[in-house]
Amino acid sequence: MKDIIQIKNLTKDYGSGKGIFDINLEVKQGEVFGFLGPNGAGKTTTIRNLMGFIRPSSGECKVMGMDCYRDAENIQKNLGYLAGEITFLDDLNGEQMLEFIASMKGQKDKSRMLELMNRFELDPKGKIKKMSKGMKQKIGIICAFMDDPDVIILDEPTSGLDPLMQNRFIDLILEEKKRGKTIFMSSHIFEEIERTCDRTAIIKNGKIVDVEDMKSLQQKKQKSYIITFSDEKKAIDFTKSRNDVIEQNSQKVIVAVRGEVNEFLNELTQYYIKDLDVRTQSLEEIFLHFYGGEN
Ligand SMILES: Nc1ncnc2c1ncn2[C@@H]1O[C@H](COP(=O)(O)OP(=O)(O)OP(=O)(O)O)[C@@H](O)[C@H]1O
Repeated sequence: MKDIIQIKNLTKDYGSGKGIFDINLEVKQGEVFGFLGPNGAGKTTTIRNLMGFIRPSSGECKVMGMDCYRDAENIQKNLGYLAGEITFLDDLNGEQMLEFIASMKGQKDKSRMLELMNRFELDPKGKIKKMSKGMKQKIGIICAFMDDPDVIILDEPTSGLDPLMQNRFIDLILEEKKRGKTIFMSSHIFEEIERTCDRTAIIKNGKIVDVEDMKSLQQKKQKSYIITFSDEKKAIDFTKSRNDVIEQNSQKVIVAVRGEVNEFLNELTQYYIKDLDVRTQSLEEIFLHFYGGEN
């Protein structure tokens, strides 16, 4: 698969250590690529470079072979884009706003716009300035997808959406992925990244600190078993016999089994077990260490 997005040694230096530094990433055709990182890490700056809104200090980025800064006009016309902080013409109502964006993009067929309005249950009649954050976000999402672009760049797409609408958004991404669209999206929501993305990069202090393939990450995820024994003594006996117990509290023991699970299950058969529960490590647990302290 060819690279649709190419970011090469991209640097935008705002001074005082702020900005993004020497970013290298490629996003393949048909890939959904997640971009995670703490506040101020450089997600929006990277995305604004990709959209050609700002000029890199050095390095370059390309989308579909077009240089994002030199071909900014074409980039902005052809890509679906949702800004992190959406600015609207406040005096228009939702419908007028969508019509305005459609006319700017030269879009005549409104069927997809209407389908998306339905999907996100948007009542577009009210004035934008009176709309809630979630309603404005829905308009932003509709604008990004309504002319059926092949490449879509989204900056925190579900911020302000309620859980039902977040799920509708995830379904939309999965459908678009099936249709072969290439999607790059920043997020703070691990669940939406986990459910939609093929690969994910973590940015911290302006630098990429990790890129993970989500399928192989899934296989690497640690499983812990929560066992409730009949009494505390049995729980202590079991804990003493092993070196992979994370926690023992009264009758409860949490074990992080590494490798073969058979030996662990065999040992369990020697005890009377009141309850056994399995917990798979979440993406949040895997990535959270990137969010605190210095890395
Ligand atoms: N125009 C600018 N001038 C100076 N500094 C800037 C400018 N834009 C962004 N920055 C700084 O660059 C850093 C990266 O900001 P950016 O908005 O890209 O982060 P982010 O990862 O999108 O954060 P958030 O998750 O909070 O949206 C921050 O320290 C920010 O203060």
